[in-house]
Amino acid sequence: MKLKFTKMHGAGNDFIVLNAIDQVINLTREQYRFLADRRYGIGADQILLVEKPDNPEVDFKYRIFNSDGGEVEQCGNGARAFAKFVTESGLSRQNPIKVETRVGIIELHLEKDGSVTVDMGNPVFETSRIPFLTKGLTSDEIGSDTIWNLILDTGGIKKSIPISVVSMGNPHAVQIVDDVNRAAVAEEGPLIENHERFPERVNAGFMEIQDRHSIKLRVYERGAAETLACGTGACAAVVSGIRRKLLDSPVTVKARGGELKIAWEGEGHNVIMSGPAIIVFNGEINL
Ligand SMILES: N[C@@H](CCC[C@H](N)C(=O)O)C(=O)O
Repeated sequence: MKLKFTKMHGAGNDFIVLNAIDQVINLTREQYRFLADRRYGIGADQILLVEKPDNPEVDFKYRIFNSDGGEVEQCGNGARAFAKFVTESGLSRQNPIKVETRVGIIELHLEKDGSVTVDMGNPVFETSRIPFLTKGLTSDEIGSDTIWNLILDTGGIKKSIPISVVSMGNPHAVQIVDDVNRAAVAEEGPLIENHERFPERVNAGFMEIQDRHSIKLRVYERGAAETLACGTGACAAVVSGIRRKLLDSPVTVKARGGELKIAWEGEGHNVIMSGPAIIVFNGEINL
């Protein structure tokens, strides 16, 4: 079976985009893993599937698979890539574009400078909706945020990590570090991702605050390990920084692969994300 694909990235977070409107796509978890494999396949952090919508009020449906083959709810950089893909491939002439995801409808605006702005919806803080199990865990209130003392077992040594938890449709645990380049992302990332208190696993963010309008961020992603940028991770980090009264909207998020702009006016408001979406090449692969 031959599959047409487009390779894209958003601030270095890379994607394989599959048009499931003009070709029949019904892949197994192993096939998604194969496509994402950087040695034996094409290579990507996530695979995005563009489909016809179930809901007649929107233009498309898009689905997201991590490089481990698991389907997930939301992807911020992927949403921008999706908007660029449907426009450049001639599937859409709309602007804004409304798209159905597993966690609801999001709206995407193509900007004149080639960037894409996405209304990412309302952040969710209720721990049961992350989901995050808090029984017996201590916490502190800072501003309007709750900081949980998550206990990590680092090779027999117990370490308490202060984290905020936020859902942007997908789960995030955000911690503040002094120097993001020296943060223990590779060591702590997988321990946080697979911590028993996160029954659906979690994306682990490491944020260095530079000033009230700028942060540096690295994210160890659920199902994809550390990526060069994470859109929903950027939204979660900024929301947590604003709630802790350390940041003011808008905030420039400097990831290793590029910059994103995040705006959030506080509780009850939607998070607005802007950033790049780049087509790298088109191809065909034998499955
Ligand atoms: N890279 C993404 C997030 C992709 C999904 C995430 N790994 C998860 O499992 O929730 C982004 O840009 O938001």
